[in-house]
Amino acid sequence: MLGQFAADSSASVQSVCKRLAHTGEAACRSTSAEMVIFIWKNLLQTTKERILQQRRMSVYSQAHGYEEELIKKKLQQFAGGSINLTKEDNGIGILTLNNPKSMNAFTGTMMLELQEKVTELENWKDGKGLIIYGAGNTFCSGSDLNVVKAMSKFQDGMNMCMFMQNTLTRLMRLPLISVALVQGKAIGGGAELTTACDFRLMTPGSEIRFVHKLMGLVPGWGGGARLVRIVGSRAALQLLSGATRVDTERALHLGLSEETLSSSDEAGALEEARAWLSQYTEGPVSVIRAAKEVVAGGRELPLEAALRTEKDIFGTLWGGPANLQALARSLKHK
Ligand SMILES: CC[C@@H](C(=O)O)C(=O)SCCNC(=O)CCNC(=O)[C@H](O)C(C)(C)COP(=O)(O)OP(=O)(O)OC[C@H]1O[C@@H](n2cnc3c(N)ncnc32)[C@H](O)[C@@H]1OP(=O)(O)O
Repeated sequence: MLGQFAADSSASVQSVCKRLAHTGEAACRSTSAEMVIFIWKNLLQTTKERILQQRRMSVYSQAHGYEEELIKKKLQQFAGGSINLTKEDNGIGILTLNNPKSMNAFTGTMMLELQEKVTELENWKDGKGLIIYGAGNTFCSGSDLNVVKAMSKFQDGMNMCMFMQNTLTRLMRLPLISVALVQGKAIGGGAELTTACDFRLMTPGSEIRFVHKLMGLVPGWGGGARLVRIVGSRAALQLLSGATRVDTERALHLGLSEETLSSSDEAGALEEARAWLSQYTEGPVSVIRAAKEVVAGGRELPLEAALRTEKDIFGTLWGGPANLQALARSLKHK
């Protein structure tokens, strides 16, 4: 996917130049310096549009037998709970999994609301960071088991799997630095959701557990593939085949968690998570978002495609407002 984007970028240069060559507009009568600026402005816009387009591309489409409208109608039948999003002036979004009576298990409508919130975050141009946490001092206990039982037909299960993989892949690719704040339990699909974030922070006594084996399953929301990339294949195989309870200490040891916070209560833990995240979101929004895009490319693409993507993202910043302001300041970083 993203590799195709990198290959296309050079095509975008030709398309920009072709467009310019044929235009009879002012650009052709202007000085060469203005012409260069006009070309680069076009190129930057084209690059940004391509990066945006690639980030939103789904893993599954009809070509894979995925029926989005069908699964959305089915999920609508299983109501309960909510997914709440607040977008703060400092560029930090707070996404709350809100179904505490069922340990924040995902009902059908919560899965639909998660997709809506990811789309809203994709369109949030001032966003720099995101914290996902669960209401009632616990993270998430995966799919609502009533939904699981009601969706036991093969095609329903596959459509739900592809729906959640599409949604969590887009979440993972957001140009925001994302943190899963794990309090209490992150179980099954809840454990998988933590792997779609760039970082995990845990509170004392909290636990991440891939229980799928105990249900005669393996992860279906993409958590298996992402876990391998986070902790490595050996540890991932142990956690899946052992349905292992991962406490804060083991999570730190595995690199699954960045830090064990000191607060156990919701407000305190959220404040600590904000403080932790703010050390990485300090600075111009364009630069923070670009840093995440470069890492996302490096994480997913073959080397040369990742290098081309990095070059394109670099090009959106070089000589831009943040770069020029920095150059106007002292560049000695003490
Ligand atoms: C691809 C993965 C995806 C899928 O296959 O679709 C899944 O995620 S499948 C679901 C995987 N999750 C689980 O199997 C977790 C099931 N729940 C538990 O193991 C425990 O509830 C807990 C999470 C370890 C917490 O235990 P405890 O602290 O003892 O609380 P309770 O068990 O009493 O739960 C309180 C309350 O919440 C309800 N609950 C909890 N989890 C779910 C759930 N996943 N779906 C629906 N309801 C859930 C539980 O039933 C209790 O409600 P009441 O019985 O009404 O009090």
